[in-house]
Amino acid sequence: MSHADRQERTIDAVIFDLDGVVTRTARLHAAAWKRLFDDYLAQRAAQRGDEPFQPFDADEDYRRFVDGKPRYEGVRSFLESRGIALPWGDPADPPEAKTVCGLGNAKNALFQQLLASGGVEVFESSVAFIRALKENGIKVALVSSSKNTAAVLASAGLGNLLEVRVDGVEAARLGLEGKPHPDTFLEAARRLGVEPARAAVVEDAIAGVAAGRAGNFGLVIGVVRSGDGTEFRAGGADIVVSDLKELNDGAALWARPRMDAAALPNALDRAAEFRARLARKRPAVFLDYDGTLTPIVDRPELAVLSEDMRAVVRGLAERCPVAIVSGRDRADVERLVALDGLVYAGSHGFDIAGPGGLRKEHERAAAFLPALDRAEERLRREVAGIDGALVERKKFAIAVHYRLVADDQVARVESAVEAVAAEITDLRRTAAKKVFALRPRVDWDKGRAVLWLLTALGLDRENVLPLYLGDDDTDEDAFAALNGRGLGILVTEAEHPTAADYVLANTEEVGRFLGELVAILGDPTR
Ligand SMILES: O=P(O)(O)OC[C@H]1O[C@H](O[C@H]2O[C@H](CO)[C@@H](O)[C@H](O)[C@H]2O)[C@H](O)[C@@H](O)[C@@H]1O
Repeated sequence: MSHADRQERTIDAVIFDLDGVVTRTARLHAAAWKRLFDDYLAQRAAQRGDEPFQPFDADEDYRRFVDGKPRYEGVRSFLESRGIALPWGDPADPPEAKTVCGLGNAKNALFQQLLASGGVEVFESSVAFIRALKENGIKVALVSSSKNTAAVLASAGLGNLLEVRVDGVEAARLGLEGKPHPDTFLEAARRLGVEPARAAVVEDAIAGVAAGRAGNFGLVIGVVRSGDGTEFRAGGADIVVSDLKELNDGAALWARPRMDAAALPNALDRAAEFRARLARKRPAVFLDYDGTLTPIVDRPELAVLSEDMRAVVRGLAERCPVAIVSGRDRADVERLVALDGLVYAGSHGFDIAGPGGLRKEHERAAAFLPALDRAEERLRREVAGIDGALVERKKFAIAVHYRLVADDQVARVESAVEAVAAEITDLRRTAAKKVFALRPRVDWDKGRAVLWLLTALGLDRENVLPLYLGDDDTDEDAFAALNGRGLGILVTEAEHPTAADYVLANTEEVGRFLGELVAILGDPTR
């Protein structure tokens, strides 16, 4: 079955893995392991007197020796790394027993205490996605090998979110094989009353992706929070995302299944198609700036428009309406493009100005200025000590860039942004290329701005073909808004779920494509 066949089929249900997909439980596990091993190692050092106490490293030791392994195997593996061999013992051993099972049981008791006291962090975008699916009549279920699933969900306040569950307790009761075997997912599909071919699996582990593939599920979505996802695609994932927000809300995803960019035609190969469409209609062209008109570079101020690109955009603007729709501050993008006669929409469409006195600041935007000022001040303080982190204030948004931040420090940037977003709830957090952003919590985006512009400019007419070119997640809102009304062109060379209709590989191809449009439109004076 081809990927395209699978995309066209309706998905009736989505089955989610828990840890790493819905909850960030790994941190809690790491903390429990650290308490267990630090107590044990400190006692051992004090008793023996011949070896220094060397604590458990909650990042490195966790990742290398215990992450993803069954509990007792994790104990054995870490102790072995320190040259310590304990008797295996018995699963019924009390937590005080100095056996592998005893330490494993102590870890589980600590994990449950942490759950009860601290609670579980939740991936809010995943919860929003699940809610949107449910609102759109898509069935949902949870599959996890954890025997603590019920406690984790209760602690996260998600007890009622996923009513159909096949967890570690159920798997043991029914004698089901764990991932990479598909048994637990198949059982969840059976309980939902859905054919696996009409269900999607969402997983952050290779073994889970393999299980989805082995069970012949209709769609396998890999969640790879850092890394490029190559291994996941090779392992059978149809789509790889770094966060479920990339699929927007479920409504958009399932109402109009997104295609993988790799399956879309290149707009330059379809010049004849554009020529035919534009024989009957005039275009209105909407252009994103970074990554579309200029290549992505290390720092925002280095993204300078080339003279060639400026010339082709000028040529186009002489022939049809052209708008620049950017996440940047409007004044900044106007200065960078430096062409008269264009419409400029900045701050993701919250701030619009154009020829003939066209002006719109979203009617609610100004009310968010105090919150944005406070957030900016907090963010500057929070990331001041992180090398390479850059805070960019736009009138109605704030970007925190981490392109120049060392990989092992990016989580600090993200935590800082999350903390500020948690405190200043008038703002919502979004993410794009190596940047986190805080924007007013208002239902407004580039897509809404484009639709507003079509009306305001009198272009909402049958004989106008809106074209939108963009490279980033924020441009997906515009592609979706123009669905059935215009055409979206995604600038990418990567595999990427998208609502666009065509792709262009890079900014050089964008320049050539805009040149084609200029040629199709012909002499502006005639
Ligand atoms: O909507 P756009 O016009 O594409 O603006 C999106 C963001 O672009 C800029 O950041 C991105 O480009 C930088 C320069 O190439 C790059 O260093 C950064 O990593 C990218 O995220 C801009 O600085 C942001 O304000 C825009 O929101």
